[in-house]
Amino acid sequence: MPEIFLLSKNEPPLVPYKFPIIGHTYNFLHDAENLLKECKEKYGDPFSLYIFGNVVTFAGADIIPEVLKNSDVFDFYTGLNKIFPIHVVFKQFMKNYSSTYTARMVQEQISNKLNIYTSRLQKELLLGIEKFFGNCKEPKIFKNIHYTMSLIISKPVANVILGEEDILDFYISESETHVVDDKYLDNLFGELYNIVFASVSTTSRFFTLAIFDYAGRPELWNELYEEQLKIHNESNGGNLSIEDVNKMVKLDCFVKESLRHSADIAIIPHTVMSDSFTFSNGITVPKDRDIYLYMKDSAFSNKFFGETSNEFQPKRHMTSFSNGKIVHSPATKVDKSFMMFGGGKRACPGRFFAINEIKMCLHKLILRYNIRTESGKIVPPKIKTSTYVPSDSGLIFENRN
Ligand code: HEM
Repeated sequence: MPEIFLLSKNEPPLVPYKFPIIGHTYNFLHDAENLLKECKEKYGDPFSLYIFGNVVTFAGADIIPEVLKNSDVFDFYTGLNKIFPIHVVFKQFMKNYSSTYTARMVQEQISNKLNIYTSRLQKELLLGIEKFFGNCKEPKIFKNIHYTMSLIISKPVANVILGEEDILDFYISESETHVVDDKYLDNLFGELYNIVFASVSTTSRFFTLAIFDYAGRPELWNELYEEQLKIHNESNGGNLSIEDVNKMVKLDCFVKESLRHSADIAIIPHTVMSDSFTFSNGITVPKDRDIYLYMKDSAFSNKFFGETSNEFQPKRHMTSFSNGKIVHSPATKVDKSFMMFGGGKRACPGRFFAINEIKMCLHKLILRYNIRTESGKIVPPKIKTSTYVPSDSGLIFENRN
């Protein structure tokens, strides 16, 4: 049996450490990937580490679903605010901020209305592609792809929020006040800023990681191009409808596989709000404990993805039947094996919009350009503590014809 510290009866084992105060902080900051892997192997799921002056618990593949399912007990916002105190910014504007209201608004007014937005999104994406990549008759190397993608991705979001038939109208119509004063405008600004904040950084990061995944894997190019060409030819002069986007099954599986491979090592602490919580394996966590989700453990679990879990195989998300029918598990579907968008009642309500935007933009890029890495090899992302960010290396764009 490995040496362990037990904090109190039935608590997750606290992994031993050498230096008081520092605990596991140094190892976590410099090599979270191996630290968490070794701890999980030795101490099981969940286990606790002493980092940043606190005992924090790491939930792996078996425990994450229980955390996400019990969103009344495990609060994402309390945890998030501890590591990234964005509430300090929003508090100035929104006195009565309600996360459930924002989530409902995103679901009802954005994700459920994709058919209204598709054409506008597409127009903005095409303008962005033209502006930032343009004519690549000769191969062009683009550095700083992540920044460029943030600019391309943010314009359609701004359009949806501030354009015609928009979110701004919705807020104004829902408001109970008849007086447009500073308080009202501050609140409106806070709500809109909050959505832009939730949507742009996440979508642009995972979208850029997907472009790197595409550029480094030539074996996927033909099949993805053929699917995009077919859908383009069948569409109304290249003007995609939501039905056209839904037909992009191979692209959807590619995006899902890329998201799986981009799963952060550990992220999103959820804080225990009740007096304590006992998981189905009998392990108990106390009130105020931060539970980090060890996402990589789940995304690469052999239990869900078999022996090939480490391989990049978009087709794993498709099932072919003997009658020729193919069914795929969409990138927006959250379940035990795919929790990139969280899960349970508080699963990301913007995922339909995000996947739609990523697919449309990739569709346009694949049709127009050959995209490859400078080295011709797979370029892995960079590790930032326990998350992944796109590499700084360049990508080569060249017109297809
Ligand atoms: C690839 C892009 C995105 C990823 C990976 C992502 C991921 C997540 C995750 C992991 C959560 C926490 C879920 C939980 O605690 O169970 C979340 C929550 C949320 N996301 Fe996203 N998200 C993305 C894009 C977006 C977009 C485009 C929007 C808005 C248009 C959005 C709006 C929100 C909101 C409002 C919440 C809070 C939900 C609640 O409190 O119930 N997200 N997202």
